[in-house]
Amino acid sequence: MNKKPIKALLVVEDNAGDARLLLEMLNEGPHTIDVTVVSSLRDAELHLVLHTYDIALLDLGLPDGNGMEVVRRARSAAPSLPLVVLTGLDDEAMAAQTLKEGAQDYLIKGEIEGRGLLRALRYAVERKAMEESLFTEKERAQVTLNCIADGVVCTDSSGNITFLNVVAERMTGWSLEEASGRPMSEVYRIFDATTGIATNLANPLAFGNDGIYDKPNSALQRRDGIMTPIENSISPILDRLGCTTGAVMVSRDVSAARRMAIEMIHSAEHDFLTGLPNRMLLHDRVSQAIALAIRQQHKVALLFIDVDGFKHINDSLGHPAGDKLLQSLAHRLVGCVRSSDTVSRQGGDEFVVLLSSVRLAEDTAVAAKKLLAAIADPHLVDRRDLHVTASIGVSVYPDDGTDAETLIKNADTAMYQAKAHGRQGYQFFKAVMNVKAVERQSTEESLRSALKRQEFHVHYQPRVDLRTGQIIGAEALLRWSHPERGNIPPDQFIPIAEDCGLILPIGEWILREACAQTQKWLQEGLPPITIAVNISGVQFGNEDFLADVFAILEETGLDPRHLELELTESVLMKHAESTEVILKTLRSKGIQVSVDDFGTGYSSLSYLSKFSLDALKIDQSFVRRIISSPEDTAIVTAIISMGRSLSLQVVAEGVETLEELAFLQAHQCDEAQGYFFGRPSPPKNLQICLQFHAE
Ligand SMILES: Nc1nc2c(ncn2[C@@H]2O[C@@H]3COP(=O)(O)O[C@H]4[C@@H](O)[C@H](n5cnc6c(=O)[nH]c(N)nc65)O[C@@H]4COP(=O)(O)O[C@H]3[C@H]2O)c(=O)[nH]1
Repeated sequence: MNKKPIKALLVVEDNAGDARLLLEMLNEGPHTIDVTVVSSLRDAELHLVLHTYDIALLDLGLPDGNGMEVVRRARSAAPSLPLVVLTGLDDEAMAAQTLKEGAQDYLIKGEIEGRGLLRALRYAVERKAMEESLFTEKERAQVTLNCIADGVVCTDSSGNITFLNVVAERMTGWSLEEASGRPMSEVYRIFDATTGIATNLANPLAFGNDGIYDKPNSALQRRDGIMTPIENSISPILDRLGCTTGAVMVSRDVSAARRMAIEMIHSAEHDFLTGLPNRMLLHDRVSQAIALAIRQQHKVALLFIDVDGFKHINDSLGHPAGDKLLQSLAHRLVGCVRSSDTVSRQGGDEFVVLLSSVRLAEDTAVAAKKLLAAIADPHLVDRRDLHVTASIGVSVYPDDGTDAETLIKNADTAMYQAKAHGRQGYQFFKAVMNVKAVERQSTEESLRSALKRQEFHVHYQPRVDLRTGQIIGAEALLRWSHPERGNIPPDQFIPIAEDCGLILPIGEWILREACAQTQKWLQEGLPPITIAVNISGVQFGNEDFLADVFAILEETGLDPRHLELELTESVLMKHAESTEVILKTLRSKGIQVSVDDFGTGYSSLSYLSKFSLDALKIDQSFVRRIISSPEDTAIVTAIISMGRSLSLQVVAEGVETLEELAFLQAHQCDEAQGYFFGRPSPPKNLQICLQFHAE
């Protein structure tokens, strides 16, 4: 508040007597006031423009102007100067009017006395200062409200609009002018964004005096119908006594934030590559489907899909091609199921399909076949047709589990079984599979410590030249004596060792062991033999493979010509591009290479002629039926002649009987191996056989 004393006063009075009277009264006070007296409106205007005054005392009846005109002209000459009007008793109504024109007060001549005059002048100065500061304050508030990014709406105590800032005008589509006086509910139409139900804002004050109303997930409908998601709060305006005189509503346009939140939720629940629901969302959907199935008495099926050989495509064609293949697969799978079902990506090349309402478990088989067929259709990726197959494991609620986790786990287990039964197939979960899964887990754990605990050893099975009957070689076969489970056949643990990578140290160990043993026999003067060692695909695909083989030969001192590596057809084909180079390198050092289990895989002439090989080992399943099955007889004779035409040694595996031997000899098979000549046995036994032959 302005409390500074009045120092300069302009008196505008044409009546000399009145002017003198005023001067006398003004001189009565303790302060000296510099008083200038002028007698016309014109002079007053000049003084107001040229000099600075603290206040002016204006007579309304001047020779060159009167009444309201006096106030107006004085105001325009000095807009911020406080004005006090002097008037006669009969002109009081007019004087009162001047207050509306900007005068701070009026005094009635004849009723003025010294102290009252000074007090009136001081109050007028204070009132003017207050008005100015209020005006500035209001201006500042107005500018602030128009600058903020939120919409601000004010109402009176009846809920009618009194103010909209610029943002609120834009958000509602109403101008302040149009909206003023209209009910809030007409201008500010708020809805629940989820339910679409209008929020009743007829009387925003109903939200309580102290209450701040803030309803989440609201949307504001603009005048043209467009909806804007908003965050909204309403606060009451209270007077000094705490009574509500209106309300202020502040609304923030949260379109961008809500869009981002929706995107974030989406990306947390979806796989970025395929856009399919991820593991987390699948879990939710399965739980929901189970809840519904309980009420509606139906079944739920989960199909766990693993793409066969995807890694190979990724490795050979690169990740971008692998990604496109996954996208194509995702698209196909979605196309196979109903919109109420869920196709999710678990990661890598694994997908899970949730069939949310299944009448009979068998219906799932139809879906599985459809999915397998869709996957097997060629996928056009980078102008290349890619062919893949898949294995599917199926679990059904409630038969195979009553919660999402168990159902997913059991479908996964069934998928492994499907894979084990050959590609492009599906398997329903059976409880026994869990037993197998547990067994597998325990085998893997024991395998980890088997090398260290020296639980492995090598058995040797002789290989015989069918023309001379001499032992010319032996196959080294791995044996595992498990401390609790006894001897575990290699078929049961080698696939597990391959899966968990343990085959690398184990394979290295048996190669070293077999080479060292053979070298020992050679040094002992026993007849020279070739030792055949099985090489797993994992070893063959390992970048250190060649270096490891050569290092072991170097270390054990075995001449490479006494070593033969057995590789299956599938291993040769899987690494087709690098196979040729590796085989050439091995053979250039004198190491021999044979194709194991020949006849069970591709058995194609083209790869046989392409690769650098020494021998074909006819799979024992054909040898077993040479006599009984004309088809197998034909296969074995074909293999023998194929081998001969390609100058490859042909070795028959699994020869058990004299008849089999006679047949093979009659068809000029080169070599044979099998129980008929000797079972795989500890090194000592082979040593005795070799000694016996030598003598
Ligand atoms: N019924 C019958 N069976 C005969 C006869 N002659 C030999 N066998 C068996 O046939 C399998 C031949 O080995 P494979 O085809 O390389 O098949 C091997 C090979 O694939 C794998 N394996 C064995 N040792 C190793 C190894 O050191 N490394 C790798 N990677 N795999 C190995 O395990 C498979 C099975 O090995 P084993 O159980 O030792 O079984 C051996 C052998 O004991 C016969 O006359 N009748």
